[in-house]
Amino acid sequence: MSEKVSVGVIGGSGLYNLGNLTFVKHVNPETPWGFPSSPIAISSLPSGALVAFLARHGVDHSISPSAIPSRANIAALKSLGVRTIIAFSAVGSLREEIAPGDFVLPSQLIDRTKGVRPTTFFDGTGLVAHAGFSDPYSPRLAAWLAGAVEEALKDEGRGVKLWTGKTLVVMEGPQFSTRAESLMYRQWGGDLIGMTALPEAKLAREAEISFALIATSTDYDAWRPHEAGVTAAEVGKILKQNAETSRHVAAHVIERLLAIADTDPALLSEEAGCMQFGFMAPPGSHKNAALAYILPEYFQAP
Ligand SMILES: CSC[C@H]1O[C@H](OP(=O)(O)O)[C@H](O)[C@@H]1O
Ligand SMILES: Nc1ncnc2[nH]cnc12
Repeated sequence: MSEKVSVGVIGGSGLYNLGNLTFVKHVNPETPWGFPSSPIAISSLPSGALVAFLARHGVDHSISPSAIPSRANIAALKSLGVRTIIAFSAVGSLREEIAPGDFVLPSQLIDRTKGVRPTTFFDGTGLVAHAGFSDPYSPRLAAWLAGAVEEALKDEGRGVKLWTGKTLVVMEGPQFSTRAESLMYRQWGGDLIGMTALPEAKLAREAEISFALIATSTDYDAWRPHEAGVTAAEVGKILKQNAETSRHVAAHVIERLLAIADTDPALLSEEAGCMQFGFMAPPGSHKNAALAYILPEYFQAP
């Protein structure tokens, strides 16, 4: 592809395409961590700018949360030139006020995955790196998105509500939580629960890609007394409506983001340089093909 694509979208359950944009082509880069979950669809916005879309579970939803090739997904997007990713995820609500159908920009994560997902690009490279992750979502991008998503939801006119600054618990799955676990997550301060937000956000940070998550609520999980627990059937009912709103939000927000980036390019590359002091040995002396693929800013192939 001649023109670089600077913004990527990752779609979750229910969101398998950005069919509201003009499809240009598919690309399927093989990365040092294998192929991404699905070929990446490049589409153009009304302004002509290009966007890369990747379906996290595959376009036929064949990949379970524990088996998502997140390293390949992030690396493939970076190889296209992507500097900012806006990801979507279907989540359960742990709070009465966050109703199914609401949209949420989480600001914090609690990791309840079980260690079966590779969480770093540095494993097996002989180099140790520690990325800062106290704010898992790029703060400047997230603050800007709050206004932009609110505006997109108003423009859509369905009355979808937006929440910000919430805490998302990431569990292993694929089974949903027990009632006791759901109640415990509330006590921990969790507001939402999902299965895919990690390690995706950690890997984006290691790759110096700005990253924000738009969570779309589908159910109340299992904490409400006297209510039936969550089932896939219940979640499925609301996925289609959430996906339609997500497509509208993605198009609206990315068009605005790219327009602003013309005069304020830093908004797109907020994480550029964030790994600079994260390496426990000087990166310049370390030659590694995989690291040269994901972080050509610091590494060369042997
Ligand atoms: C179908 S409900 C459970 C499933 O949906 C969410 O996926 P994603 O985050 O990719 O939208 C959740 O994390 C589970 O993978
Ligand atoms: N209740 C729930 N628990 C975990 N992941 C989810 N994704 C959507 N609803 C969920």
